[in-house]
Amino acid sequence: MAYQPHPRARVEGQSAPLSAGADTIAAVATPAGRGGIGVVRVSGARVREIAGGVLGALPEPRHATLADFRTAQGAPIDSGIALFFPAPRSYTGEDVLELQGHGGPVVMRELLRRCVALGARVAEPGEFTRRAFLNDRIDLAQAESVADLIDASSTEAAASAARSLAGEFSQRITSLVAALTELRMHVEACIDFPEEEIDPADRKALDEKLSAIRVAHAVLLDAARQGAVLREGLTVALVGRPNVGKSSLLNRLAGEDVAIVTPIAGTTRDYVRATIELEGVPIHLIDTAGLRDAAADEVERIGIERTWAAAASAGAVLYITEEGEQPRVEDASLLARLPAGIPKAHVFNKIDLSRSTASTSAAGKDAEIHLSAKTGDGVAALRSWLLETAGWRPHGEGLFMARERHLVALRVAGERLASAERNTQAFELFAEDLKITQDALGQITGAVSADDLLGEIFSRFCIGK
Ligand SMILES: Nc1nc2c(c(=O)[nH]1)N(C=O)[C@@H](CNc1ccc(C(=O)N[C@@H](CCC(=O)O)C(=O)O)cc1)CN2
Ligand SMILES: Nc1nc2c(ncn2[C@@H]2O[C@H](COP(=O)(O)OP(=O)(O)OP(=O)(O)O)[C@@H](O)[C@H]2O)c(=O)[nH]1
Ligand SMILES: [K+]
Repeated sequence: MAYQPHPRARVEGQSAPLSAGADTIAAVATPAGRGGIGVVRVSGARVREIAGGVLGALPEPRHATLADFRTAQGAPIDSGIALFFPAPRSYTGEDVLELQGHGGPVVMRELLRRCVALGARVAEPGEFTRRAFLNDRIDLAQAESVADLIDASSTEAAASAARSLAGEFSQRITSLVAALTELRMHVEACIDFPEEEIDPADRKALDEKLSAIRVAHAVLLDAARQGAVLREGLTVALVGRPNVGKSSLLNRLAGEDVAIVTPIAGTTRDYVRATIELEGVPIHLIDTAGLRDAAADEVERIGIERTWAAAASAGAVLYITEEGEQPRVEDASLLARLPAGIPKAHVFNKIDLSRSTASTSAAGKDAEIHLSAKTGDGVAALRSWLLETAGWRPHGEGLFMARERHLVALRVAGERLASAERNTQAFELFAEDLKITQDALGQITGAVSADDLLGEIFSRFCIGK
């Protein structure tokens, strides 16, 4: 999928964004460690000099060129492919050089050092993409989707990030902003006239434009909300004593009998966390069974605290018992520590043992589900409950990988559009509502953006991106 660069509309009265800076930046763009190929990427004004130094000559623009990469003394570091993208036709919009070498950590380190010695500095996380944004190659929503694409944990999540990256989300925002501009002009033209002098046809046109905008906004918010579900998923606290069949159930849910439970790296007590995927929606499971015992040492205590914090902020609880079994006191005390009002499914597992039939009953957000992890009977109901609780709905194409930031902006826009509808008789207020709606939407694409927001967004990228 190709990028469609979005020229950002500059908002009047806003200071021009920071220039990308004269610094030349360099970083290893490929993951750390050994790999078939490794890439050092360089961007900025000194790229031509650096190419001359490392390669002896500037490669033909945008042409994969086999070349020796050499030290200052002329000793070979590697023999690789060099790619030169002259500004502005590059990822960052600046001169870019790629040194695609053999993917060993020493080769990469030496190449990076060589570039630094020739005048580059090591790039900060996200700095290449930040420059692509500042140089108008992509807008802010596209820049964010680059990170979301890299971090995507399912095919569906990757597809919606790719759609945002291709500019579909931004285009929809941009056309909403354009429709708002048109409506604003219309409203501003009416401001100087008393209400009774407004042509009824004009009045009707205004109302129709506003309701078309509200419909388009609602459709977009819905697609964005669904995209956010793919990104965020649902965190589920599991409550249930050992041997009730948690592992069996998780394997069933994920649709495979093999061990699909993948621990999330980086937590002290990895065994209490796992993520499965339903319809592309990540379901993060926290097994509270590990929370019962008094912690032995400091490390374990930290692990347990973290697990509690995660469990306490879970979006749902699965309380698993065996069919016919009496509720356990230990379970009740765990359940009591989870926030009240959190959607809860009581799963009665192993119905095959008592020859019961699968059944489900729901009360509001809660449900009781009788099933067998062993036979799979009734498991579909649990899967549906989890997906519904996550906010997922069956859909076709057309989701966008939206972030919480985007949803907040879209909600503000929605509130202002509702207010505009109440103010259609008061043109000044009406116009003001439309302006605030536009500004909220502009924050999504970065047409309206603050430096600290940019810092926050780009600092979360991986190095070299
Ligand atoms: N080797 C390599 N692979 C890569 C990247 C890269 O930088 N280098 N990318 C980096 O993340 C992604 C591809 N993204 C890119 C986006 C735009 C341009 C670019 O040169 N754009 C110009 C020209 C467009 C054209 O000729 O159609 C432009 O927008 O003006 C390059 C890479 C993924 N794969
Ligand atoms: N008959 C029957 N046996 C089941 C069912 N679900 C799980 N089991 C059995 O119950 C035992 C425990 O299952 P696990 O999935 O390991 O239980 P667990 O809750 O993960 O256990 P811990 O990991 O120790 O917490 C195993 O022997 C399973 O085969 C079921 O639906 N029916
Ligand atoms: K087990």
